[in-house]
Amino acid sequence: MGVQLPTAFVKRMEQLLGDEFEAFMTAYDHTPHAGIRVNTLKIPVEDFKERSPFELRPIPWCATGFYIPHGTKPGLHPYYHAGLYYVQEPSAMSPVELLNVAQDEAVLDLCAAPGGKSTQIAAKLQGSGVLVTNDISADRTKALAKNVELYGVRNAVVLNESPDRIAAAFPHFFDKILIDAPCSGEGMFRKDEDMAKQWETHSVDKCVVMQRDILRVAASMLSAGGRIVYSTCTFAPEENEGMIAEFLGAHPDFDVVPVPSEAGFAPGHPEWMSEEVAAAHPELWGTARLWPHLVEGEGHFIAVLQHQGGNAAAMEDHTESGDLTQREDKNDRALNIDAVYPRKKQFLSVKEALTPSGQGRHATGEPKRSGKGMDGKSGKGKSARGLGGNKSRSGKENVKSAARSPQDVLESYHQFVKEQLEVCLTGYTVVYGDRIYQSPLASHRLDGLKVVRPGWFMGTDKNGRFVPSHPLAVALRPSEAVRSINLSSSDAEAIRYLKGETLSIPVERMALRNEVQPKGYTLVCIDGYSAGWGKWQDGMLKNEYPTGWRWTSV
Ligand SMILES: C[S@@+](CC[C@H](N)C(=O)[O-])C[C@H]1O[C@@H](n2cnc3c(N)ncnc32)[C@H](O)[C@@H]1O
Repeated sequence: MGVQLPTAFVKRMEQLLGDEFEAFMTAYDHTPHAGIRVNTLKIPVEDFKERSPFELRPIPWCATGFYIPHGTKPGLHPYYHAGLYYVQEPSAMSPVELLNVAQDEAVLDLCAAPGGKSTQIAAKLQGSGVLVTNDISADRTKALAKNVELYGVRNAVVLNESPDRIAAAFPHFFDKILIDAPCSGEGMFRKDEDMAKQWETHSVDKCVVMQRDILRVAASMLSAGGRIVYSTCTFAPEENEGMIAEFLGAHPDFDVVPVPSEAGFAPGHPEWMSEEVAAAHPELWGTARLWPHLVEGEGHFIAVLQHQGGNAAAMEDHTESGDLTQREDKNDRALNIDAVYPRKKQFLSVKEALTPSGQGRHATGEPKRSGKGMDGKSGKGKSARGLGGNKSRSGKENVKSAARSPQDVLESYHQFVKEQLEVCLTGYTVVYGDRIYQSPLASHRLDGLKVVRPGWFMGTDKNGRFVPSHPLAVALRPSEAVRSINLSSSDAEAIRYLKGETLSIPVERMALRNEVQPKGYTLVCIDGYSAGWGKWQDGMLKNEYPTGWRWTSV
């Protein structure tokens, strides 16, 4: 066995597993399984299968997930940089599959960094509805935001908040909530030896306190009839069946939806808590345990908690959400500007839909969900916490930009959209200092919260000129930009682009729409999938691939 397991952990597993213990221990003699999940925001699964650079074997519980051979380096392929797949541990793909996300829903991923499951939820939403993705760790939200951007997600709001503060802003708002809880990580010992070393510090008792709090708060954010999926990557019953038993005791309006066993998932073990718990909550047998000796994946626990719906307590705050429908109507008549913020932190949010070729903006651009309060009311001059204000990278005030009003900034953005894109933008345009976002939520929803990204980052106003962002490029389809150029993944050119080099590209290789001039911002694609911007002029493609994202291996 390669992994040094903590003695107390081994003892406990032996006690719990009895006859099965030996089989469980043999799993530690095997190498963990490697997996990728196809990003269907960018490519359909069937198309990816045809062009996959790796041998693929389906993961039984996730239609978009595949095992790849041991030793494969999926991070070292241009397709990784084009966001065509996410490298994910196979068992970790199961919770989102059980969340049953449907298009147009409002989904919260409460403990989301680095974002594996958020990108999976985003693929299920296919750009509709809203994904609020959060992590309490400021440092980890950087990776979360980057992954949301790399995978071309257009409808996500990234927060760095405590569950309590999100709950205050979003009472009974979400149709689906994922709690991929912080846990003692016992299920990952085989894959990540550090987890085994840190086991004492991430003690079960400490994790239970955090999990209890997160679950309690999550229930208050769920809409009537909604669903919570609670998952951990640990074996400790206190963090799994014990936590769900407590939750069900406090929330009789929730049922456990039994997890099907076909994929090799084993039932939960309420009797591991006590015979009393098992007798009080036999439904806990319907939770699932993924064992490394029974499935090709690491250890996980999943509980699917379905709200029964129509319950008066759950609906308590819904009357407030109902009011927002009326505010929406009022707001539609009031120019659709829902917040103008003080100059230092200029923040303007406009509800609109920009149609292809800039045929104007209309008041019809909100997501299809109605009466859920995604849209706006008049702002009160507050600003969202967390986003940088009108500052340059050095942190100094950007004086020239500060002199421009949000309306000016919007104008240069609209001009760019009109001239350079063929895309239908929905939701709210949010101007924050010199940065422009397209948000699925009206800004008042985010008042006072630490917002890492209020939506899809479109670009920056640089002294009256709109500079499109990298996240805008990677979320576009080639047909949505007036200029594009295709590089082949089998040619060194693609890697040279990803390394930041200037390329020589004859005009004949440019795909131009609407009789546009070849000079200007060009969407650079790899085998037809967007990877970033370049600026073409006189046969040269100036590289706009951002430094922090570049291909760094040789
Ligand atoms: C298991 S990891 C999440 C992995 C993630 N779901 C994914 O698929 O990439 C748990 C996360 O919970 C975060 N966390 C811990 N306590 C939290 C809390 N009270 N509220 C929100 N997030 C929390 C941690 O920072 C950590 O990133």
